[in-house]
Amino acid sequence: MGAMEIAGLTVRIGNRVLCENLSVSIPPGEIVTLMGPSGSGKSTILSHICGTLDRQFEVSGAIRLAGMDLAALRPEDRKLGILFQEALLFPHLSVWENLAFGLPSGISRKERRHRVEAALADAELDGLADRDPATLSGGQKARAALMRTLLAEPRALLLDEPFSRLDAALRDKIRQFVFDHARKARLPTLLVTHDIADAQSAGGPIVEVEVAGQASQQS
Ligand SMILES: Nc1ncnc2c1ncn2[C@@H]1O[C@H](COP(=O)(O)OP(=O)(O)OP(=O)(O)O)[C@@H](O)[C@H]1O
Repeated sequence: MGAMEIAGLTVRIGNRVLCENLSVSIPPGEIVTLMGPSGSGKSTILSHICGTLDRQFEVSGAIRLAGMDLAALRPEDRKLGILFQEALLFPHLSVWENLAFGLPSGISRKERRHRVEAALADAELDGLADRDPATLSGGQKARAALMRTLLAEPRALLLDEPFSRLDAALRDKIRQFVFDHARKARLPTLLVTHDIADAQSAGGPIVEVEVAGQASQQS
């Protein structure tokens, strides 16, 4: 797995600067946290990395993954894993089918079954394979969403406040689970959060993004 680099990223909308000259390097297996108040542009930065940012934003600078400029790849070819506040599981598919959905095409049925079953066991979801995702608890949904994302073999992981809807008791457990898997898979990981406890628990550098502008790598 290669590093993700954000190099001199500036994002503007109209006459507002959302992010100015942001440079961050995320080695494989490291979690960098982007922190900042609401409206400072954190989700906008993630959208730009994914290639889903509206064209009315003006962007300069580069995002590289394993040395390759992501701008050269169509959004659907970037192979990025993303987790949102809501665990976005397909409601019409079972838990098993949700996980299998992430798998790369071209693998045998036997291998599919093996990978999904191993992921279900890893996330302590075995026994829930046939369930409708709506019947899962918040923690089970979060673990299922992570497993589906990892089964797709992403080259980097983007986390957009994925713990903010979880209650305090569950939150610490789930974030350790997500961070441990990100490190184990050697994924460069970018976490967006308001919560200093999330950032501290990620254990990597914290980048502060301020409203209307400046960003700097702190540690
Ligand atoms: N289409 C748009 N036109 C104009 N301004 C926009 C547009 N989309 C977003 N913005 C502005 O860009 C700013 C950054 O939004 P963004 O959602 O990236 O912030 P954020 O730091 O992720 O906030 P939050 O923590 O609340 O999710 C906001 O002030 C928002 O109002």
